[in-house]
Formats: sequence, C-alpha cells, structure tokens
Amino acid sequence: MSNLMGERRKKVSDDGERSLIKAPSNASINSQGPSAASTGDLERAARKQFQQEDTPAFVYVLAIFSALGGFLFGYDTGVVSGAMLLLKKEMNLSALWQEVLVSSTVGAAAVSALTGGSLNGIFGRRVCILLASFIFSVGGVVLSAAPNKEVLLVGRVIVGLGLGIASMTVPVYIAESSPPHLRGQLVTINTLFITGGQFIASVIDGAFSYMRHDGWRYMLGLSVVPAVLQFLGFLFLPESPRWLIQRGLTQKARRVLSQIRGNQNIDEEYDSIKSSIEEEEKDSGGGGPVIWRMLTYPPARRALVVGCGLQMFQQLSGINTVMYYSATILQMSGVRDDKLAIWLAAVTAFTNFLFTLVGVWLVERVGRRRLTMGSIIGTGLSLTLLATGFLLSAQHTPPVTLHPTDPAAPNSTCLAYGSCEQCMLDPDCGFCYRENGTSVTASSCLPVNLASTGEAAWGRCSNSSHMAEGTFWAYNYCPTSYSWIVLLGLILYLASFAPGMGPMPWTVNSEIYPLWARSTGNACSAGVNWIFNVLVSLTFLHVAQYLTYYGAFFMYSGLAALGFLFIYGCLPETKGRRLEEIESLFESRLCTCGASDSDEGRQIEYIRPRIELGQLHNRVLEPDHSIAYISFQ
Ligand SMILES: O[C@H]1[C@H](O)[C@@H](O)[C@H](O)[C@@H](O)[C@H]1O
Repeated sequence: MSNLMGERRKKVSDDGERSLIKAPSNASINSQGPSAASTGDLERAARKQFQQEDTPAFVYVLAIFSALGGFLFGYDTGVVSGAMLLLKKEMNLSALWQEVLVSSTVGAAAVSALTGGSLNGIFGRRVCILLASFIFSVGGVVLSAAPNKEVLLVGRVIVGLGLGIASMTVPVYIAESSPPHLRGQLVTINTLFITGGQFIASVIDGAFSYMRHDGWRYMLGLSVVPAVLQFLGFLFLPESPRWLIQRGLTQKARRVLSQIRGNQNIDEEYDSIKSSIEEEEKDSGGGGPVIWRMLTYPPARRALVVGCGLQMFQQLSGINTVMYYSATILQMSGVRDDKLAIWLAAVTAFTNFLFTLVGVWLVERVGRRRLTMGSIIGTGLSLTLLATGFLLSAQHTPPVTLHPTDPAAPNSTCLAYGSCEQCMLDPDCGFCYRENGTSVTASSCLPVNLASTGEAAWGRCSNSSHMAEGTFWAYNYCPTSYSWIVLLGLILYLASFAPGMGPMPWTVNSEIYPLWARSTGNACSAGVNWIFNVLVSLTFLHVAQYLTYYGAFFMYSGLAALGFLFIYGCLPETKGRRLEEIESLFESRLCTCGASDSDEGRQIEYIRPRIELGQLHNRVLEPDHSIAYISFQ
C-alpha cells in the first residue's frame, strides 16, 4: 500500500502541480529533493495550510448534530442512578431488579454496537444515526410511560440498542466528514457531549429527586428531546462522502464534498478517496466477511488490536467505578446528606466534562499519542493515590464497640464483625455510630434495611428521618480522617483521565481503519468498550469485597500501567493525516507503531503556497535554509 501511495506521489510530482516550502536547516528534512520520507511531512503540512484557510460553518453544525448521539449516550447511562433511587421505592425493586435495569442498557448496547457494523456498511452512516435517534425517542417514551418494572426493562433495552448504534456510528461519520486538521477536535466533541450528557443527567437527577412520586418518569423521559432534535436535524444532513464513493454514488459524493468543504477545490480529495478505495479493495483480498478479511490482512488486524485494546484499557482504568463511586467517596469526606451527595456527584460529572474540554483543545496541539500517554500516566498515579487513601482509612478504621442483638435475627453475620472496614465490605451490613468531635464512639455493625440502604434494619439507626442528634449511619463507607486523600485522588483522576483516556479511544478508532473495514472495526471496538464497561461495573463490588477498596484501586492502577505499555508500544500518531494515509502506519510490526511519533517535532515554515516550476530556478537559496518540493495529487 505505501509503495502504491509512493508511486502515486512520484507520478504526480513528475508532471503535476508543485509547491515550494522553505524549512529551517535544523529540521530533519531532506533538502535534496522530493524524497519519500520528507514529502509526506511537507505534503501534510502544506495541506494543512490550505485547509485552514476555509472551514465552512456547515462542518461544525454537522458535528454538533451528530454529537447529540454522544449526549444521549452520556445522558442515558448517567441518569439511571438517580432514577433508581426513586424507582426502587416506588416499584419496590429488589437488588437484582435494580442491577438488571442498570446493566440491561449497557448489555444491549454491546450487542447492538457489534451488529451496527453491518448496518453501517449496508445503509450508510446517516441512516444509522437516524435509526439510533428514532430508537432513543421510542425508548424514552416507553420509559416515561412504563406502568411496571417489566415495561421499564423493555424501555431500558430499547435505549441500549440505540446507544450501541450511535456510539459506533457518530465518531465515524464525523471523522469521514471533517477536514484532516480539525478531525481530532470534531470527533473529540462527541466525547465532550458524552460527558456533558452525564453532567446534565446528574443535574436532572438532583432536580427531580425532590419529586418523590413519578420524578423518575421525567428523568428517564427527558432524553426524548435531544433524540427528536437529532432525528429532525439528520433529515437534512448529508451522508458521509466516503461511504457514498464506496457505494459508487459518485455524483452525490461530489455534491456532498462541495457542500462540506465550502468554496475549496474538492478534486484532489475526491480522487484520493476514490483511488484509495480501489487500492484498499485490491490489497485486502476482496472476498469473504469483512471481519475475516480484517483478521487476515495484517495492517487492518493491527489497527483492530490497537482500537480494541484502547477501548479495553479505557474501561479497565475504572472510569465508571470512579464515577459511580463518587457519591460514596464524597460521603466518606463527611458529606452526610443524601441530597447534597447527589449534587456533589453533579460536581464530579462536571469536572469530567470540563477536563474533556481540555482534551478538545489539546488533541490537535499535542496529538493523539502524547495526549493518551500523558493521560494514562496521570490516571495510574491518581488511582494509586486513591488506593493509598483507602488503605490509610482501612488501617485506621474505627472498631466496633457495641454489640446489640436483635432477638428476631440473632445470627446476623453483621454482628460478628470487629471493625468498620470489615462491616462495610459486606453489602448486607452498615455501620451505626456516634461522633464526638472527630472521634467515633458507640459504634455497631448492623444489618441494612433491604428496602433502603439509607438506614439499618433495626436499632438506633433504623429510622433515617429521626436519628438522635450526633448518631450516623454509614453504608458502603467508613468515617475516616483520610478522606481528603481520596477526594484529591478523585479530582486528579478526572483531571488526567478526561482529556485523553476518555475521548482518545473513540477518536483514534474513528480514523485508524481503511474505509472497507471502518464500520466493522468501530463496531468491534465499541462492542469491546461496552462489554468491559458492563464487566467492570458489575464486578466492582465483588472485587472490592475480595480485595478491599484499596486492593481494587491498586488493581486498576496496575491495569493502567499495562495500558501505558500498550499505548507506548502500539499507538501511532494520526494527527493531521488524511484518513486514506493512516493505513500505512500499520504496515510495520505492531509494536513499532510508536516509532512514527518521531516525525512529530518537525517544524516547517511556509514561504508561499504555490510556485511554478520555472520560478524555482530564479530563487536564491539562503545558506541557513533548505528548499524542498512537495507535490499534490
Ligand atoms: O469516553 C467515555 C467517557 O469517558 C465517559 O465518561 C465514560 O462513562 C464512558 O464509559 C467512556 O466511554
């Protein structure tokens, strides 16, 4: 493939249009003429200049309407925790039903992301986004009108089906429609909308938590608004030009390209997409199911490993347990009021959103590779800090000093625990205590009220609204003076995860596959993301029970360290390259991908965008500058 691209370049440079670029002599650019190594850089850099001149507002409108899919992703996964607080009381939900209602959406998303690949290939990106927003709208209506838990479950599964399709289609659609110099930023906006959706969901949860009756209907049903908006918007937005060319709809593709590139000349881009598609199809061997062709064609196989690996490590770095656990972490730090904890969880979601914005700003400045590496290092270190905070609070855990017995349940295991740490790791028990200044007194481990974890089944802490002054009930956490370390760890975690590990797996996946493999590649990697999402969130409490909280967070930091090695060895830099050029980054052995990063530091200075061949002879070369040619196809 790279040979073919090299040949194409050579051919055009023999008879095509040429531009002159002046580069500082200390840059590692070959000054002797159009060598294959230097022309790639120069070409990219010069293209950047042309493209930067004019980016029509239409591309931004297109990205924002698409990213509503990301908003729904964030909203629907985020809103359920607040809705569940009300639902479990109103519908009398058992722990199993609560778990089923939460994870059914993520499970359905995994299945539909995996099948969304073929839908994308057959019907195109636009139809898939229309379908996803339609499914979201239906799901929202079913949820808000649900008369019982069975219908609720149906609604949650419907929403999950929409989520899976949207999560794999939207990044691809944005990437295929964006100019290369903005692609990273525009695709990252989708993750910004995911975290924005999570934040808005937590605000809506807070606002409707006061509405004890039917508040959940509003929480779950409000997602219909962005879903309908997206559906209406997509009735007017165009199909991805790359998909159209692949399908042979060339006239339509040219029209769309002109529309999204404004007044720029689209011939070069059109020809390059078209010839890449032809070459790719030859290279990949033609027949058989796409996934098989990907697995047997080394560059596509390597891209698949990188894409799925990134998504796996994103989830294994524990983002969703940290988000899910944030309310408890905040309670550990002394926030005892449930309502306040809900609002503070909104602050956590906002922090995630805010730092994703930093990612949008950084992605085209520092590049995907450096951003992801920096982010996972910070993530690993802050997980270690979180774990240390939990370790210190476990080591200084308050002992159980009172052992009251309930004649109705004399054999409760809770009564046997000797410390708060042991007590809180058992999901059936909670810690009831008095606080005197900073010291804990009169403490006991009691069974939790199965209908509401906010109080004990019996005894001093069994009536949450009438507990004696100075008496507290801690479920899932222990009072500790080391909570500030945990809180600091939480903030640092979000500040490091959100700019890189949050958005980059989605952004990188939208660009690393050749066109013929793009939908399938994204379907697989999004499926991996959802599968690990459900795995990590379902196993978290069990892992914490076996390894304790600090053990669980040390484990996540170990997984982040493995993730760093993977990214360091395997993730190439894709910044500024045209989608059609990216395949060549995966031509060498998998773990040498990072080597291409060394190209990054080069500085290129332009003196003029175009120059006729003859003019070159009249130029005087200054001693400290070199001249290089680049060619355009
Ligand atoms: O990229 C997103 C984002 O980081 C979200 O905050 C998280 O909940 C998702 O699981 C993840 O895929």
